[in-house]
This record gives sequence, C-alpha cells and structure tokens, in this order.
Amino acid sequence: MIRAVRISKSFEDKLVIDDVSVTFQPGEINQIIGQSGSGKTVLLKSLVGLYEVDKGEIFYDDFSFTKLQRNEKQEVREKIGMLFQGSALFDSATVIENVMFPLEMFTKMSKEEMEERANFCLQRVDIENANHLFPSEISGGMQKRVAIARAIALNPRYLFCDEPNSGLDPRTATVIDNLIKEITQEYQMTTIINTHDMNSIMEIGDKIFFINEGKIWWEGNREEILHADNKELNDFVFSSALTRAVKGVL
Ligand SMILES: Nc1ncnc2c1ncn2[C@@H]1O[C@H](COP(=O)(O)OP(=O)(O)OP(=O)(O)O)[C@@H](O)[C@H]1O
Repeated sequence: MIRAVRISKSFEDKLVIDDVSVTFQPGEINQIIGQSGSGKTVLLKSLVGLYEVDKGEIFYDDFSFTKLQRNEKQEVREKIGMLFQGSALFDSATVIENVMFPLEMFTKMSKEEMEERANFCLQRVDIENANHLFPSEISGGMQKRVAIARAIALNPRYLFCDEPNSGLDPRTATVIDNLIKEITQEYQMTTIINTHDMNSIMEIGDKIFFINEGKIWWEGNREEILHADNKELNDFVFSSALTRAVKGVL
C-alpha cells in the first residue's frame, strides 16, 4: 500500500499538487488520469521521492517514506520497479544486459545467478530467443516487455508506470496492460499507472483517480467512470468520439 496524506508540491509560485490525500492498494491496478499538465507525473515523481514534497507525508505500507534518511530512501527505491515512457532501455546494451542492469546495481549475485533471474523475468513476459538482440532490433511492443522484465527483476513490492502503452497499437497496448495486471496480482504489488488511454482504463483499471488542477477530483472504478456525475471528469472522459459512441449504447 502507498498512502499520501495532504501532500503539496509547488515549482516557484506554481502550485502543482494541492493538498492531495490518496491511498493506493496492493494487488490492483491504480490508474491516475487527467489532462496534460494536470500534475500526474509530478504526483508520481513525488511518491517515489524524485521530488521532495513541500507539505504532507507519504507512507509505504506502514512506514513514513517522507521521514526516512537519504540512504534509507534508497533501500525503499530498490523495492520499486519503474516503467518510464518510451521504455527507456539502454540502446547500447542487449536485451539480457538491460534486464541484468538492476541486479548488477543493487545485488551481489554472481553472473550465473543474474542470468538465471533475467531469463526467468524474460520468460515471464514471453520473450524468448532475443537475449542477444539490441533494443533497436526488436519491436516497440517487445521493448515494453523487456522494460517490464527489467522492472520486475528485483522482485519489487511497488510498480510505477508512466504511460506504459504510449506509442503502441491498440492490440499490443492491451497485451502490455494485461501483462502488468497479471504481474500485479501475481506478486501483490502496489501498482500505480499514469495514463491517457481510456481503453486501458476500461480494460484493467481497478481504481481510477482523476486529477484536475492539482487535486484528486474524482475516484472510482471503471464501472462508475462512465456514469459519474462530475462535469470535469465527463469533459475528459467523453472528449473522444469513441467514448461518446460507447456512452450512446449504454
Ligand atoms: N521540474 C519542473 N519545474 C517546473 N515546473 C514543472 C516541473 N515539472 C512539472 N512542472 C509543471 O507542473 C505541471 C504539471 O506537470 P506534469 O508533468 O505533472 O503534467 P502531466 O499531467 O504529467 O502531463 P502529461 O500528461 O502531458 O505528461 C505543468 O504545468 C508543468 O509545467
């Protein structure tokens, strides 16, 4: 579980996160949605400690992350898997080297142990016979899977994803979404995803948080989102022809 209690974050005099309290439960898909510039990435980065909040407190399970010393925060970060936009694989490293990278950084495993763990993670995301290829030699969907394999290499308790299926065709995006959901349930991770993708919300969203003007404006599940009585949320959700058409047949 990850819990924020009354956190705020400003850049100079611009208030981006405004007194937000929110709880993300393990084993389910927590999605943060909102317009471009509404503060989703700043919220995610504040939760992992990449930005220090100005006010409020963040808890990981039962301890205060905010009150930890820098080296103690590093220990928590080793339990966090991150999936950044655009995969962020190392172009000059092979598939297996990419997955072994966090193991080299944060464990004392032998080379054989690292290879075994990396192979296990690659098989988990259905990648085989690609260990020695470079990211430029595999498709975008495969790159995402390798990034997921790398994100789970250290067996994380928490998984943060910033637009994990951006740039993918709808079918591949669904495969990636379902993989993240399966892994979340399997390892009972606390998974938080930033997304713009309504299809992803309808496919895997267990708990959805709509952020607007730096506040959690609405929260609910995917059944509720299409019927919510909230103007700003409705303007966001029904901004596309597809979602308006879906609403029309409900
Ligand atoms: N490091 C920073 N310094 C100053 N302002 C920042 C910084 N990071 C973000 N901001 C501002 O905070 C606001 C929210 O940005 P954020 O990146 O969280 O939006 P977002 O909801 O993730 O948008 P998008 O969906 O386009 O990625 C924006 O106005 C942005 O300019």
